Amino acid sequence: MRAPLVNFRRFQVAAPWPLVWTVTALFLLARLAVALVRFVVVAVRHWRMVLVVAVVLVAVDVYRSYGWWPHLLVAVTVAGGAGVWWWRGRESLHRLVVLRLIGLWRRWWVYRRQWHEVMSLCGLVKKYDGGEKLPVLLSVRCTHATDELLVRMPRGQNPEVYHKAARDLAHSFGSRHCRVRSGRPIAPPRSGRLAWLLRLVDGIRFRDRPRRLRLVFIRRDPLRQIVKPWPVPSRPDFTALPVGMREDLAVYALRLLATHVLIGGATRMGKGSVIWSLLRALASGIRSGLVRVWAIDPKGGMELAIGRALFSRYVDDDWTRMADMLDDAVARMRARQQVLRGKVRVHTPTTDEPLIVVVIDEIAALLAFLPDSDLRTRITQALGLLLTQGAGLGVLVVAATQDPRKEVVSVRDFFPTRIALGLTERSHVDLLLGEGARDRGALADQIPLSAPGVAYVLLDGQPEPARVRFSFIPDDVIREMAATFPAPPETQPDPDPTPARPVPAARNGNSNGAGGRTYRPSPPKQDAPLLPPSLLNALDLNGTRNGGDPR
Ligand SMILES: Nc1ncnc2c1ncn2[C@@H]1O[C@H](COP(=O)(O)OP(=O)(O)OP(=O)(O)O)[C@@H](O)[C@H]1O
Repeated sequence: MRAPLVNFRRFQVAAPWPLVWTVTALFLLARLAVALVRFVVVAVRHWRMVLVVAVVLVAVDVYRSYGWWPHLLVAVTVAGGAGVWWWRGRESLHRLVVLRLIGLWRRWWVYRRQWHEVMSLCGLVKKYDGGEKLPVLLSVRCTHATDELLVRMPRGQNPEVYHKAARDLAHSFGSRHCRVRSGRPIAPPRSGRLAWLLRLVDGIRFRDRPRRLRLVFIRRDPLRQIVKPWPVPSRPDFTALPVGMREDLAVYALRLLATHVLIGGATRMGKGSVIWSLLRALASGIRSGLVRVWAIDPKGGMELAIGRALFSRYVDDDWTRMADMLDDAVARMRARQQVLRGKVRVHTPTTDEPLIVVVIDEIAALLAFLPDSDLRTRITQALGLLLTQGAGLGVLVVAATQDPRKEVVSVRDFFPTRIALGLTERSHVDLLLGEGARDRGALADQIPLSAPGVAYVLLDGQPEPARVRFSFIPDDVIREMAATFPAPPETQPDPDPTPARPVPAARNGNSNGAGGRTYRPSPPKQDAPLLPPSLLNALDLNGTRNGGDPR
């Protein structure tokens, strides 16, 4: 047979048969190898389906050989085993079997079946080269309350598109809420002998994949029910204080390490429950003296007086004493600054140098509505100093307000941690949680009056706000807490034991009109910390309200 002619550029070359066969064989081998790899990838990805198919084939074979009775035996054994498992460890049965089966079912019936249609109608499909590029549904994981969908975005999209479509997606898949989580997955902490190996695996499993995001559909809203108080931890972990519950039924743990907390919420929306939940989580530290709570209740003790024994210092009736307390906190902070300077950057609480938490129930009463302008200025300055320098020195401020506008809470921007309970105004959400927080799903203005204690918060590593509900601590539990975890008497001497001498306020910039000290930024004392310019603008040095930007 003549050798075949092969086109090479403009020439026709005669190719010998052995060469043609070799090239063809290599080509077929390469195709076979690719097909095999693809088969293995699909089998690994859908290993559950492979398992089901294998079981069905074996079952059919067994039926042909032995009839029904082996199946009956297996069914009775499985049912018995499941019964014993349910009896001994219901939680693990749910987690490992029931929720996985529900996940498989919902993936196929609810999500896969309608995926193309919903993605198209919600505007998440991209057109390219005459075809369509859909988001890819990679997995569905169910918890008792949520369905968590892992999705790979098509090229040309970012999570912002999904934030905008979140409500459409929720209603399309028959849910009320859809949360978009686009943060990097966080690997669990590992310990033990094999920790190094697990960390290596986690490094691959939890690597950053910016094209992936999670859509969390709330199937059953667990936050409609009141959250019971968590047990008091035997030693408070300041990085994770249990204070409430998240939508996915996980414990919501607040990080109170080197941060100040601002709680915003309309009246009767549960600001008190945030404060009491936090105090409950700190209670054992309060009893041991590791934590000192200094409380200010400008509402005449209506909120905090009931737990008086928990507080090392407490004022609810005298504005001047409130200002004095804040000045003392500043003095304590500056004393610490002298000791710690050049040694550590973050203070570690001990019983000798405890964590001081200044709790203020209604901060707007001190900053905006206090009639005495001198006292107001003095309080604003003390708070400004605490907020700008106290976090690393273990002097923290936890304050609640009904109105987060800057003209009311001039020091708002110095609170790194914010909590948005039910708010009256749409615009207040972004003021509290940061620009764009409402667009990313923090609908705090839509929290109904019937849901006090429900709030939006920012979790570590997640750009999208999460919805949580704080534990409700009834009055009798607060009384019991106060009786069981009373604060020991203060051992630290008063930082400024000199008796207060009244100095006329108008003529002396460093007095407050009531004998207390005022940290006036100008003229600066030697070593005195200066206020940042943004706070200087917010101060009401002339006794008139700051009429600047209300944001
Ligand atoms: N976490 C919660 N779970 C359920 N109900 C709560 C919760 N927190 C508060 N409540 C209910 O809401 C009512 C008002 O709560 P709370 O006094 O804490 O609100 P507030 O925002 O501090 O009000 P105010 O602005 O008057 O100080 C409480 O009496 C309680 O019945």
